[in-house]
Amino acid sequence: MHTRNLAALPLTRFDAAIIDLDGTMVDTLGDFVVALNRMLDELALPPITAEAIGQTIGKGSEHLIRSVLRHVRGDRPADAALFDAAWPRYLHHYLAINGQHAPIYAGVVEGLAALRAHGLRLACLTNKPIALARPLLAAKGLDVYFEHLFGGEAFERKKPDPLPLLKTCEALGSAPARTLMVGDSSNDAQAARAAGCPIVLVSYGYNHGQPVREVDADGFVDSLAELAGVLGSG
Ligand SMILES: O=C(O)COP(=O)(O)O
Ligand SMILES: [Mg+2]
Repeated sequence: MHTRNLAALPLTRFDAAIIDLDGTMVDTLGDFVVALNRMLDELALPPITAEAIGQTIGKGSEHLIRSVLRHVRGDRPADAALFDAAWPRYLHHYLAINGQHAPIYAGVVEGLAALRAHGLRLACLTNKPIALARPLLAAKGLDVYFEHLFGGEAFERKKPDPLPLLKTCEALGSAPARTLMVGDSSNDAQAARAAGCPIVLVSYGYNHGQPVREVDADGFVDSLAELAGVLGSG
């Protein structure tokens, strides 16, 4: 466990936890690479690398598609017609392969089980569209841990806005200060700080191409299984 002040945050004071999906529980980069490149191929546009995609994941599919179209078109933003052509093709191709190139990170099942065993209520909050997030969680057998699952269009604004976290706390019946956010990026951390939720980041996800340890967070873990140690010590 690499912590800043996590010792001051024994999880026994938490009633609930909100867990991010992409880059935190499931390594979805492989799915994004296949779906986006099939979309680009259909639009007769050049392919994009995994590295470029990895820097763009986390702010929802609309942002992702716009960034990818701009990137492969030599920095020319997509007009409405191109975006409207891309969006349904992206969803179609993603749904066809959802989860096939996306392993669960080591320690996720242990970590979720430990949080549940300590009586925390869990919600999954992702910027991914619900149409993709729901079948992905189910395919990975992770849906059983969560009382709530909210996708990118569930609320008026997405993370890094605090609104989705505040609404998820409401759904969980848990005050923000007693609700731990676990994510992989500055997107999650900014939302958590603004909502008043303590925030722990995983060291292995997608942080927009920036070193995750430079993000303002309460602690960092290399595996969700490490959360169990903190729970036990509380
Ligand atoms: O941008 C996405 O589609 C996924 O984002 P997440 O990290 O909030 O799950
Ligand atoms: Mg994420």
